[in-house]
Amino acid sequence: MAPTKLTGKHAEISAFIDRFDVFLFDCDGVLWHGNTLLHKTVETLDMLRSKGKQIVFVTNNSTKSRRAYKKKLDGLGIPAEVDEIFCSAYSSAVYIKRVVKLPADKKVYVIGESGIEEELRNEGVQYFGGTDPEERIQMQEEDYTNFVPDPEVGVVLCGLDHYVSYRKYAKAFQYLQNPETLFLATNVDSTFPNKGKLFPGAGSISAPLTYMTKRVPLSLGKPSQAMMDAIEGKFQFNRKRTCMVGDRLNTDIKFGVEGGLGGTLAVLTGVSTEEEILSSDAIAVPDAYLDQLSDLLG
Ligand SMILES: O=C(O)[C@H](O)[C@H](O)COP(=O)(O)O
Ligand SMILES: [Mg+2]
Repeated sequence: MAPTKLTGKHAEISAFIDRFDVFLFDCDGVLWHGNTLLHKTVETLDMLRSKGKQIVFVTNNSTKSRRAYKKKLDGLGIPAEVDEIFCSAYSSAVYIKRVVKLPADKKVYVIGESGIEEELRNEGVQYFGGTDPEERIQMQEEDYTNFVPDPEVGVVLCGLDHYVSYRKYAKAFQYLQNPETLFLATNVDSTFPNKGKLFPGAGSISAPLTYMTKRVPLSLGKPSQAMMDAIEGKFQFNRKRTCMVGDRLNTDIKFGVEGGLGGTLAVLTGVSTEEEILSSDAIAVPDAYLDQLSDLLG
């Protein structure tokens, strides 16, 4: 069924809102671009909270931990508890600890930023790489000798990394020669929306490793239903009374549709365009869409 464009008429908007008790909110491209809040984001979330709606933040952006996202949300005037935040760094750390059950003598090689490191520490999982200054140097001659597969490396975990380098790829490539070493990604979004433009996403950071190793990472972010099950486990919500709000069809909307949620709502302030949403081969079709989140204020 073609998605409905909600045009801001009050009756239509409140009828849509009244269908749900819980709203799962994507962040990049919906609430903000980088550190810039989008139009009337705070007022819109306040309105939903004033109607007694539960709000959960569900982001694929692995550069921050849940604690760091709470700090960002607080700083932007959006009240939130750490428990109301699910980020791909957290779902990855939980997967490695509680599903993979990585032995204590094994470690994770991280291509990514502090969000991943903090959530791995919270789960008591050993890691290296990541933001270590040692990682932010050019390839050295001796590296060609020293970089070898390492049986202690149980996982190569890749997320959005603004400091990715040939040297990091060279190291990860050696580790992934060992078929016992798992190849995981926090998320595989090809692009990242910021300042009204698109930039390379986490998926574009892990893609070169797939090209060189022919191995495809298991992604722990949206649309992975492992994340949905974790959120449902926490909030015991009724999926039929829950709506996923996002800017990207192949992560956010697919996440909600495959999760059997009562509704999905797309906004046009991020990655997916109206044309993509309306196209007959859209990878996932939202129930409704808006030009921007604040149109929910009607
Ligand atoms: O490249 C990325 O990691 C994504 O573009 C970014 O993280 C998306 O975050 P979200 O829209 O899920 O908040
Ligand atoms: Mg987004």
